[in-house]
Amino acid sequence: MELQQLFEGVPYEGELPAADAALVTIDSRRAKPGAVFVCTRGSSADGHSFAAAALESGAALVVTDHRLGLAREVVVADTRRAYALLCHNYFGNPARSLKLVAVTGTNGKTTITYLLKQILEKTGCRCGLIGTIRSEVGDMEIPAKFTTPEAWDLAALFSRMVNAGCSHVVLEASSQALDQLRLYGLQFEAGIFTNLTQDHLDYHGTMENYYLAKRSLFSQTKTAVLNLDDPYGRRLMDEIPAQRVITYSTALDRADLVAKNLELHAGGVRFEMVGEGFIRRVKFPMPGSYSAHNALAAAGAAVALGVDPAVAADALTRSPGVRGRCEVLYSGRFTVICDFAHTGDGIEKVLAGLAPFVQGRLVVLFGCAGERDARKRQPMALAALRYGDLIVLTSDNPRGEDPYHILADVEPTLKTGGKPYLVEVERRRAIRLALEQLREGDVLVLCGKGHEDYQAIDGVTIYLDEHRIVADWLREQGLAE
Ligand SMILES: CC(=O)N[C@H]1[C@@H](OP(=O)(O)OP(=O)(O)OC[C@H]2O[C@@H](n3ccc(=O)[nH]c3=O)[C@H](O)[C@@H]2O)O[C@H](CO)[C@@H](O)[C@@H]1O[C@H](C)C(=O)N[C@@H](C)C(=O)N[C@H](CCC(=O)O)C(=O)O
Ligand SMILES: Nc1ncnc2c1ncn2[C@@H]1O[C@H](COP(=O)(O)OP(=O)(O)OP(=O)(O)O)[C@@H](O)[C@H]1O
Ligand SMILES: N[C@H](CCC[C@H](N)C(=O)O)C(=O)O
Ligand SMILES: [Mg+2]
Repeated sequence: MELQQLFEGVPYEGELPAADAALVTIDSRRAKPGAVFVCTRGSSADGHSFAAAALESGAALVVTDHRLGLAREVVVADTRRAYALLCHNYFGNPARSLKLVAVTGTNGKTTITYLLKQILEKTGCRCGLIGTIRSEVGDMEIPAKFTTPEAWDLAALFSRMVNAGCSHVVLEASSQALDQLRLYGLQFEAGIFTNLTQDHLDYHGTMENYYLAKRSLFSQTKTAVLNLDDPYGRRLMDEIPAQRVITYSTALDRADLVAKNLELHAGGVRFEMVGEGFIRRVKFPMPGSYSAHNALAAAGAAVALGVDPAVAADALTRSPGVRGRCEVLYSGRFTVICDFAHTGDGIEKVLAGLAPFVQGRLVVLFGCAGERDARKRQPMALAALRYGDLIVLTSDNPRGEDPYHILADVEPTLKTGGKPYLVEVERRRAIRLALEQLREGDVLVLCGKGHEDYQAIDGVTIYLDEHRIVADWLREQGLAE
């Protein structure tokens, strides 16, 4: 594509060379002949300092936010914005042919994207999905590097989705992505807000900044689907620009979509989904009142897209659930559940959903990740203490941090909790240790890694799939084939 065409709708100062673009990138290490290198600032480096190197590697052009005096450069007001627009231009703006829905909030995004996809596909349309577990384009599954990809990868995915005949896309909008404008320039038919609780303060610094990053999504949405039971959801209602709003709640009649007569069961929730002019019975197969919120959020967005509430209720009732989200790995004399709870609120919610139905003990295995918000470690331990009868403390993804230091950070909280606990740094061994403790009627919840089939330790990624570890152990015990 000619540079002139690539810059359509992107204001710049300077001369565009008469050349073709073969790639738009913010990483100089990917620069090659035909590349357009866009300089962005990060937490440890300023892309502008790699502009000359990119040209030496053959880049056709560098895009900067101030004059660097280089041979082939143009200046734009905001390089991250320009980067997003250039990426979508390069792929011919495939997003314009798609109805996009974004889900934001601390917890529930992945779950809701899957639920919404399940609902939309019941109406006969093809729906792409982009999120933490992977991207899905028709029958193709593409591994995910980020929850919300950079603009180049997003535009490439949209292009594949259009080619695969998708009419809709549901995607997760992480707070980092919103802050880094990875979604800039996109227009969403609907944006869903789930909740805001403590996470990512290592990145955002304060809850206020974290909230503001989430709020920014709603300047790009036609309909906002908001959780009225969350204080930040109520705040959003007052602060976002005038647009269509659909609210949901399990408690407040004034919400547009209400879960009435909510019944909590061991295997899921039942409620009447009440909206303007309709009441539909929903039997949703994931437990905990938070599951009713997730189901309502997905239904709210579906209704915003014109889906019949009866179809939404039916799809939710038939939902196969979501991998690694309160997923039952074994149910017999005792129960083993694999979940992705990795925040204080997530652990609290999943355990609160299960606790009333546990006949024996609730055994909780968790660890805190390295190079992620260390301030959520104590809330995670407190949530485990609140509901767990026995706790097994282990590692999550330590990444570059010393796993023993992370344990030492968490253990003092467990020590003061008055509940029995075991500590085993190696996660595979810890899972087996937890399984060995199980007695009749006990429920073991493995928190934090859900769908992940790896563990990131000290710069390497090792294979670790909890589904497999549990299956192997059950087989050894003669409890499974
Ligand atoms: C904390 C964070 O979000 N970091 C992102 C950030 O990196 P950074 O700020 O460290 O970048 P930097 O190293 O300072 O470099 C600045 C710029 O110079 C460029 N550069 C750098 C070196 C060089 O030689 N040449 C060069 O061009 C870099 O490509 C970058 O564009 O900008 C990079 C380029 O956009 C991202 O790859 C990187 O994501 C890192 C890998 C990351 O782990 N992000 C995670 C935390 C993240 O975004 N997670 C959320 C999900 C969280 C959730 O679901 O809860 C996600 O959406 O996945
Ligand atoms: N609505 C909710 N409120 C609180 N906790 C929830 C909610 N939904 C799910 N959870 C908990 O959070 C965990 C993660 O859920 P999910 O993967 O759907 O969230 P996410 O927002 O996509 O997370 P991430 O930011 O890591 O991508 C679940 O396994 C569950 O323990
Ligand atoms: N998308 C989230 C996933 C957290 C999962 C947990 N296993 C961890 O490694 O922290 C993050 O990157 O913060
Ligand atoms: Mg997710």
